[in-house]
Parts: sequence; structure tokens; C-alpha cells
Amino acid sequence: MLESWKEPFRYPRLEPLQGKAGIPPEAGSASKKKTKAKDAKSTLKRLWSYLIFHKWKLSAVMAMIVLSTALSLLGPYLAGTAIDHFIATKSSGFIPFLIGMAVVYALHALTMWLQNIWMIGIAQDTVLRMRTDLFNHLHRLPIPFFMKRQHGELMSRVTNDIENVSSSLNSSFIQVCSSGLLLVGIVGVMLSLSPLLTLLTFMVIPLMMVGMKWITSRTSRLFKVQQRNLGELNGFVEETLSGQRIVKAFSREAAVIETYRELNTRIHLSGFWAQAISGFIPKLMNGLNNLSFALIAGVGALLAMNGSSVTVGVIVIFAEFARQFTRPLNDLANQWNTLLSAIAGAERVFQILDEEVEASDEGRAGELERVEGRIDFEEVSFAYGEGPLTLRGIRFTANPGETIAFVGPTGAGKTTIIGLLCRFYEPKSGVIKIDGEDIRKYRRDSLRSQMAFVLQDPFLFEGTIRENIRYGRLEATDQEVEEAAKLANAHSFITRMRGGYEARLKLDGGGISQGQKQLIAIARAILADPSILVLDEATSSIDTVTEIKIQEALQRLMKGRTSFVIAHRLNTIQQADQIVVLQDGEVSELGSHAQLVQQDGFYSKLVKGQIELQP
Ligand SMILES: Nc1ncnc2c1ncn2[C@@H]1O[C@H](COP(=O)(O)OP(=O)(O)OP(=O)(O)O)[C@@H](O)[C@H]1O
Repeated sequence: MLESWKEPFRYPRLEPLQGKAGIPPEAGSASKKKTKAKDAKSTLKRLWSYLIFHKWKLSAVMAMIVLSTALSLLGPYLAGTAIDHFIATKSSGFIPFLIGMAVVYALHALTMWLQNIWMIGIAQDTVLRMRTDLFNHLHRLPIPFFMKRQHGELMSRVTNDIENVSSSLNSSFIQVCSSGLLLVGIVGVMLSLSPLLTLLTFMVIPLMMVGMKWITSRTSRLFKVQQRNLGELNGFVEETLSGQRIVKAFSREAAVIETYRELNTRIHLSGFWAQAISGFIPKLMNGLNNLSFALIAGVGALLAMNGSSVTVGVIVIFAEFARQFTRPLNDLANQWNTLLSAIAGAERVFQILDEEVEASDEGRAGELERVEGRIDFEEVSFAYGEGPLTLRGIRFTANPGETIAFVGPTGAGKTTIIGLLCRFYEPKSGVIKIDGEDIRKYRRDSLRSQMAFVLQDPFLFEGTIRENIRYGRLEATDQEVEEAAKLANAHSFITRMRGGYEARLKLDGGGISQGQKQLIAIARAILADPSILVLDEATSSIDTVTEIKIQEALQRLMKGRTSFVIAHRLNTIQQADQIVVLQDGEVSELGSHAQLVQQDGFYSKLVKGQIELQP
């Protein structure tokens, strides 16, 4: 039981499904390069590179730490002096001395407060930078990276792991520095007062060392497991909530609850052991603390009675320092645990930051001006990761303004061709050209800005209908948004809705029908006014009236643009200028409807109804 929750979680119920999708575990370029931040030292170094932005503020914090440490050493020293000086010898001047002590303690509180408040500012700013870097980096990662990771697990890195770093930075940095300094200061004062009593105090140190080593060697691993388990749980919750319909449709509630219970138990166990073992630290320190206190009191009393230089005041100072001496050690041990958990969090963040972004094409690559829209695929072959070739020797030419329909059985490679055209992936061999130039000559964002997409299940963001249409071109005016909606046959249904263009859509278009989502996506594409259009024809059944509206809107949208259509309806295919029949990753037939029906191939069988296109 203990071992199982330490291993990464495997989804037993999903394994066959992953196999079917044919996703190789090593798919994508990012899989091999993720180990840069594997040790605490390099992680701390990288954390430091964030902290160094605030070197002046950090210096001020350090100055306050030095001051507050000196003041906290001064307090017990003054108390001991007061006993020997005023109580034992009944000297005068006790009141001014008391006031002086009060000032020391007040200043101590002030310096502590200042260092805390400044450090909180530094910590918050540091995690702000980390969060920004992480989010920006995530958006520059290639599509294959996202295909092999759960969204919730990634979200956990942006939220939980960063939060962990933040809370540790808030407290640990100061604690570690001030505890270290305090230790040095206490040892110095103690040695100057009584080397023998100092030696006695030190006797507990080896015991502390052994105990702490035993504990932290276990907890550092456990904290890592805990963070990972939390990420897995987040991933699972995100997945099941967004796939709620499917879970319900297939009556998988019980299975999902069971998997959740298992993941939850893993967190429970890893959290329990991490906390339980690290919880030993204060207890151990307390015990050893009491031991050293007893030794000092006993031996100190013997020394005082035998007339050595040790006075009652010195014993009080020592007793206080012995307590203070184990406290910074105790704090160091506690903070060490917090620090380990922060390092585990930071390491997971840096792992993502180390993932290779889409090969940078800035600098050497050019901007694309508005293109005419001629696309050439020249002997293009492609494989996902190290897997077998998904596409082999694809060759076709789309002239400006033409409609190219891709037809073929499921898994033939239609979507993959579109992915290559957008440069989500790079061909293994062959060239793709736009207006006669290799698409690799241009920046990806510049290339993609020439295209618009209307997908089977268009994604709509949480926001108003107007905002969702405007996603096609952010600087479009309200009037342009409405013009686009009119051309997309969406205007009438939008104005009938309560709130009209300002009606708020829930996440992914919750609250409107599939057909209406399609119309909004078409309006968005019309507004973008691209030279190249990618259309993945909807397969879901939409009522006839809406269907006619969609077809009409699409005709308007496709006019004058090079359009690539993954077609599922025969009449869409028939109207295309060229039909590319794909079978098993190869172009098996290419030509117009009239040309292809002449051949006794896949297409003519399709037209004759001998083959059905699977939706
Ligand atoms: N991310 C991926 N990793 C590995 N293999 C993949 C990946 N995506 C798709 N494939 C494989 O590539 C082949 C082509 O898939 P693609 O999605 O291009 O087919 P398609 O013709 O669009 O199919 P459909 O009509 O069902 O959408 C399939 O065998 C599929 O299993």
C-alpha cells in the first residue's frame, strides 16, 4: 500500500483507450528534455535568479535581519546583567536600565516587522514573475506537449506549486538567514562567557544532526510524492468535470468515483506520512532542548557554588541562550522542510519552463503579407513522434480561391494534413509551400494569421457573443462584428436572444445550440477575413433550417478564399474544385468530382453508396 502511492498513478480504466488512439508515450519533441531542474541546488539557483531582481530590497531585509539578530542577543544579555548588577549587588540606576531594555525589545519588534513586510513584497513579486513566465511559456509550447499531459495537472503547476513557492518564500528566507546568524551570535557570546557551559550546550548537536538527517531524508521524497499526487488528482477532477456528459452517458459515475477515491487516498497517505514524519522535528528538538537546559542548570549551579566566575546572571544568560540556540536549529529544521516542499514545487514549475518551445522562428523568419492562397504539398511525409509514418508522399496543389475537399476513412490522415499546414507539427520529409515559398520561411503566428478555422465543435469562450465573434479580429468595431454576424446568418438568432450581442455565454458555448455555435464560429471566421480557410465539417445532426443557414453562410465565407474542407457530406464534396482521397496516409485519388467518378475507385464507390463515410 505504502509503495503504490509513491508511484505515478496509472488509470486502469483508460489504458485500452490510450492504446486505441495510438498515442506513443514518447510522442512529441518535448518528452526527452525535462530534467534540467532535477536537483535542489540548481532549482535554488534558478529561484535565486528571480529573487535577484530585488537586490536592493533584499539587502534592506538582510540589514534588518542582522539588526534584529543583534537585538535579540542583547535582550538576554541585559537580563543576566540586571540580575548580577541590580539584584545581587543592589546598585542604583535600575529604572533607566529597564527603559533601555524596553527600547531594545521594541526595536527588535520593529526590525522584525519591517523585514517581514519587505520580504512578503519580494515573495509576491517573485511568484508573479514565475506565474507569468510559466503561463507565457505554456502558450509557446508545441501541440504535442499538450497531447500527452492532463490539463488539470498543468493547472496544478500554475496554481498549487507556485503557491507553495510563494508561502515558503514569505517565511523561509527570513527564518533561514536569521536562524543562521543567531546561531553564530549565540555561540560567540556563550564562548566569551563560559567555554565549559558552551561545550555542554553543544553536546546535543550531534544528536540533533542525526535525528534531522533521518527525518529530512524521508520527508524530501515524501513532499515530492505529495505534490505529484495532488497534480494527478487535479488532472483527474478537471478531466471528469469537463467530460461530465460522457461520464454520465456511459454510466461511469461509479468507476470515476472509485478512481477519485483511489487518488484521494494516495494524497491522504502521502500527506499523512510527509506531515507525520516532519512533525517529529519539533518534538525531537524540544526534548533535546530540555536536556541541554537541565545540564546547564545543574553544572552551572555546581560551578557557581564552587566559586568559579560563573554567576547566577551567567546561568540565566546561558539558560536563555541554550533555549535560543536550539530554537534557530529547530527553526532551521522546520524551514528546511518547508523549503524542501517549495523546492519540489519550484522544480515542477522549472520542468515546464525547460520544455522546448515551438522551434523559435523569430529573427530569421519573415512576416507574411496577405497571401493569394496557393498551397503546395510536395512529397510530404509525417510521423507522430517516433511512430510509423502517418502520411506518406502527400502531393497536391490548391490554387487561390479553390475549395479542396479531403475525403477518406477515419484515421486516414485528414486532420494531420491540416495540422501540418498550420505548422502544429513539422513534416519528416517534403515541403509545404504557400504562394510558392516554403512555409518554414515564415513565422508561425504570421502563417496562422492568414488562416481561419471553423471546426466541428467550435470552442466558445466564457464571455459575450460579441466578444466571441471579435476573437477573429480583436480590433474590429461593433458594426463590423454585426456585419459579420449578418453574413454568417447569425444576426437574427442573436438579436432574438435576451441581451442580444451582449448575452453572456457560459464556458464552451453552454446555453446555445450546436448549430448556433457553428454560426458564431463562421461569423468569427468572416470577421478574421483570412486568405485560407480550414473547415472541419460538422457531423452532428443539425435541424434542416439551421443546416441550410450554415451552408449558405459557409458559401459566403468560402468565396474567394482557398478552403480546405474535411468533408463528411457528399454535396459539399461534389462542389469542391478538387477532391483529395486519402487512404491509409496516402493520396489514392485526386481530381474533380467528374474526374473521380470516372475511376472505379474509393470515391466512385462512395458516390454509388457502396461505401459510407464514417462520421
Ligand atoms: N497525437 C497523435 N499521436 C499519435 N498518433 C496520432 C495522433 N493523432 C492522430 N494519430 C494517428 O494518425 C492517424 C491519422 O489521424 P488523423 O486524425 O489525421 O485521421 P483523420 O483522417 O482526420 O481521422 P478522422 O476522420 O477520424 O478524424 C491515425 O492512425 C491516428 O491514430
